[in-house]
Amino acid sequence: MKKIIITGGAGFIGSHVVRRFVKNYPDYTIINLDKLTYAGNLANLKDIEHSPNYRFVKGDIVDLEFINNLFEQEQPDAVIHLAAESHVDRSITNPLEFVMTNVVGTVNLLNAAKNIWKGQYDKKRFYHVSTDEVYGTLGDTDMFTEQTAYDPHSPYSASKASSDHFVRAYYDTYGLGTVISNCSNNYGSYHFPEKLIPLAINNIKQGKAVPVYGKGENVRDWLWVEDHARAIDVIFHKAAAGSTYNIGGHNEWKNIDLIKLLCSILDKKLGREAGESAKLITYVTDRAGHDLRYAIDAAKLKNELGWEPSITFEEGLEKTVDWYLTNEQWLNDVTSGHYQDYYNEQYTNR
Ligand SMILES: Cc1cn([C@H]2C[C@H](O)[C@@H](COP(=O)(O)OP(=O)(O)O[C@H]3O[C@H](CO)[C@@H](O)[C@H](O)[C@H]3O)O2)c(=O)[nH]c1=O
Repeated sequence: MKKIIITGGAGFIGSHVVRRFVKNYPDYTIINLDKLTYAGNLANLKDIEHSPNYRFVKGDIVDLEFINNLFEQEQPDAVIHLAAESHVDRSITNPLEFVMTNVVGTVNLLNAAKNIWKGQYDKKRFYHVSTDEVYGTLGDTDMFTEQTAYDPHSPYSASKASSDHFVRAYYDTYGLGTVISNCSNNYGSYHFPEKLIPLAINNIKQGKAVPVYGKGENVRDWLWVEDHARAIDVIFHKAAAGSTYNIGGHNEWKNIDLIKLLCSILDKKLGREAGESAKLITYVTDRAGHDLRYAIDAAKLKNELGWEPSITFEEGLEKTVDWYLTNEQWLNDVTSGHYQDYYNEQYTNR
């Protein structure tokens, strides 16, 4: 019997992790702790919201007193920490918000866990979900391994790198049972349409310009979000304390090629003439400090814990496009802010 606090469970990746744990582990109690920012919304979890092993708590990980009280009261056995500000472009305009949530919020959680788990750190688990962006950028052929030195470039990746360092410091200094995973770009259902894939699908569908930063030559390694959730499940249950795993799709795409592929898929699905959607591609000013290429070597995860991606990119992208086309109301509600207002009225901070 385990009680797990999952932070950021109303977000994109978080909601997939919450769903997986609620469904696969009926003996666990899953507490979803989320602030419900613009990117987190409980409609992502409608299908499991009445499950007997699931509870939602609205709250901000930056609020020290609230977090300490919550941990004292709930006495969780484990934390899976996904709450984060995650959009690189927003971090460029508002770095401090990223420092607060991603760094201060993480340290608050580590401290709260350290306080209630005294004397039993080896039996408890603090799982920190992080990003491959901490490693910086790659040339044409190399890949990120768990040994790659940290070299973050954006305020977002700098804040995630900092939080990773704090998590390791709590293992090295106090022996807290920490684990970290660094994952590549995710795609799939419930992805807020500020990120490349859902934004492109939404804009193509609506006949709006699809912005391509710079020349579109930047490369990202895409992973289906449900495969990421499965990797988190495996690592949570099997990894040794103090360990780190990289997670990736072995699936590199230049942004421009990916956008062209989405245009052609949507041409077919929307009954448009071949090439019509591609006319929406619009080159815009590049992102400042834009990392050229990310690619993950996930051999350690495969060899030690037996995880591999379960579906091809073609299958995953097809499923994803279909999901956005059939969940138009969700798209409208997240982009208009309707869900944010609705759910924030239902819940108040405890
Ligand atoms: C939103 C947008 C993005 N881009 C480019 C920038 C990037 O090279 C690529 C993907 O952009 P984004 O979807 O913002 O994702 P990226 O910056 O790679 O970061 C994502 O992937 C990271 C993992 O690598 C996560 O840690 C981040 O939280 C997540 O946001 O597409 C465009 O060309 N046009 C766009 O409109």
